Amino acid sequence: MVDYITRDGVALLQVNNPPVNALSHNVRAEIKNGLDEAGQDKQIKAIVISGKRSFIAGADITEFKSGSYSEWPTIIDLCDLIESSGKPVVAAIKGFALGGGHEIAISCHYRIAHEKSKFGFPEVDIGILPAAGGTQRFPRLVGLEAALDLIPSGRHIGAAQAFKLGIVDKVVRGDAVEEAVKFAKSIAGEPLVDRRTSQRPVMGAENAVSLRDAAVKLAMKKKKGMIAPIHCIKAVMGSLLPFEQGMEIEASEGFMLFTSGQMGALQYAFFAQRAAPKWSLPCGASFKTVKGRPIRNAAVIGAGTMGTGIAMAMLNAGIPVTLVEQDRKFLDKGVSLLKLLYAGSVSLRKITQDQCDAILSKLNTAVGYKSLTNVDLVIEAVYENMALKKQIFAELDRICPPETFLWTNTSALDIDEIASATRRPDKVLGTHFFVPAYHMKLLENVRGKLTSAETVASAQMFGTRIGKIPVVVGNCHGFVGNRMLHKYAHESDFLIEEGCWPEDVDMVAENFGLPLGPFKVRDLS
Ligand SMILES: CC(C)(COP(=O)(O)OP(=O)(O)OC[C@H]1O[C@@H](n2cnc3c(N)ncnc32)[C@H](O)[C@@H]1OP(=O)(O)O)[C@@H](O)C(=O)NCCC(=O)NCCSC(=O)CC(=O)CCCCCCCCCCCCC(=O)O
Ligand SMILES: NC(=O)C1=CN([C@@H]2O[C@H](COP(=O)(O)OP(=O)(O)OC[C@H]3O[C@@H](n4cnc5c(N)ncnc54)[C@H](O)[C@@H]3O)[C@@H](O)[C@H]2O)C=CC1
Repeated sequence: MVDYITRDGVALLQVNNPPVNALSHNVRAEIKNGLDEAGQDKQIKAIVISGKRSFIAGADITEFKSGSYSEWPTIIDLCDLIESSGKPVVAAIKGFALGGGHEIAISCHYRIAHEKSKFGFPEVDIGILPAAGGTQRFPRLVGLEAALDLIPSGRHIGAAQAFKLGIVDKVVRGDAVEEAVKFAKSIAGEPLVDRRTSQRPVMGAENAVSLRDAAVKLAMKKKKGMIAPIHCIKAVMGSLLPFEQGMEIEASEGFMLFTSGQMGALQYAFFAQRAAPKWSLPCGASFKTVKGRPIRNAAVIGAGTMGTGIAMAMLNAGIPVTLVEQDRKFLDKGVSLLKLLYAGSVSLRKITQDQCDAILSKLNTAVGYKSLTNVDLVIEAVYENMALKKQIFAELDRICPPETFLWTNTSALDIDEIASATRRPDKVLGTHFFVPAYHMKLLENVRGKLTSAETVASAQMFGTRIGKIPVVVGNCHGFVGNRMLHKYAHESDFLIEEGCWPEDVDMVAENFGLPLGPFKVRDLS
């Protein structure tokens, strides 16, 4: 799990624990053994820690449930051992340095990073804090302001920004490991005192109160209902005390999170989100055995609320889209809405005007279906009316090439009945997006009786490509999402009947952490 390689006086400890080099117990034990061996070997003058393929994505999240995260050596022990090593330790970072991986990196005396590497403390999003000294060393490395930005937000940053903040000492284009080995040889024997992060003062301490208040305000706005950001902030503020006292604060703030229900729920969600896109069919086909067909271009029928949102989701992923309407007036309305949404993204600086122009250059429009003779995929998003949908599917079946997928965004109608209007029921499937379709992550891929495994695989691959979490569901009234939403909507309605105002119900749901309350969602739909 950790390869020990010697190179001309340098010991290279290379973590090899696929898929993401998580710091499972065995990995921690082997890193410790490697550090001991390198420390005792007189021929070794410096140590490099790296990861095969990528650096280290943090603690092994499964161990928070099993409890082995706290078995010796913990990540805290490793960080202390690395920092106190008498021989210089250099982190060679490519790919991700996240969470506990980032904590290991900032405990090293130097960091060499590939230009495409990423850094972050995503702990907050799984209900915990960087509990291996991250809340204490990081402010000492980058200052209080940057630490109060990056730890409670969990935001990832790239190598260039990491260099600007002082996280990394050198950014390289070539092989980070080779560069780090070369660098390690060049600094062997130099004093390490000022390279030990825990010994440094925290910059920005004079503005501590205003920085803390701003961080709390932002966390309450951006991470509503979550307790971890506030504990992260309290722990970071502990860095203003001597290191050992700060570590005690980190441990007590961490303890409250490690014993919270939110930690369990968020970590369940982490694994559930990754399990959801995996699928298998009763015939035995699964994501392991069937490859999907890539979508090179697509059409969307209906430029209303959902059609424009679906078109936008595809355009954002670089897929050329033809937006089709029944008449010019509705088409113009849909295209204006799309342009307005993109102009909003430009004014919010989410994209540049050039990017906006490039995206919109991939949008074509049409009235009627005659031009759809060369598309890989059509997604229908017209009114929720079975007769209309069947008529459109029959016509598309006549016009589109036989291999074109014909998918429908119906909220609740029977996929098999829609498919029966075509001669290709194997290529018909429900792609149920949620409003606003360009933003919401969930995509239900509804499998009909005759939908083929290739169609399911293609829809799942398509969902991932456009940035969704695609989930295969069965064909029944309302599928899964809407059956759940119906209960939620009923309870919200009962509250109105009992005398609440819609805005009160929305406020409670939003304070709980939902981005929009149930009545605001209905206004959007
Ligand atoms: C890394 C990623 C960005 C990669 O993304 P991508 O390529 O898209 O792959 P994914 O599909 O996301 O993942 C692939 C595969 O890997 C699995 N996986 C990913 N990350 C982890 C992980 N960290 N652990 C385990 N498994 C992981 C994922 O489930 C997939 O599996 P598959 O579905 O089976 O294929 C992306 O994966 C990502 O963002 N990962 C998460 C990164 C993260 O959150 N890192 C932080 C982890 S938490 C951490 O590091 C904690 C710490 O800093 C401190 C620990 C402190 C320990 C303290 C010692 C204890 C002392 C005692 C305290 C006493 C308290 C008490 O009383 O209890
Ligand atoms: N609005 C929502 O929140 C959600 C809606 N859906 C489903 O998505 C579908 C579309 O819903 P909305 O976008 O809300 O409807 P909408 O009323 O906003 O838009 C429908 C569009 O289809 C166009 N249209 C009608 N007949 C057409 C035809 N023959 N050819 C081309 N265009 C035609 C209309 O002119 C209109 O612009 C429905 O099946 C709905 O159930 C699914 C998820 C969420």
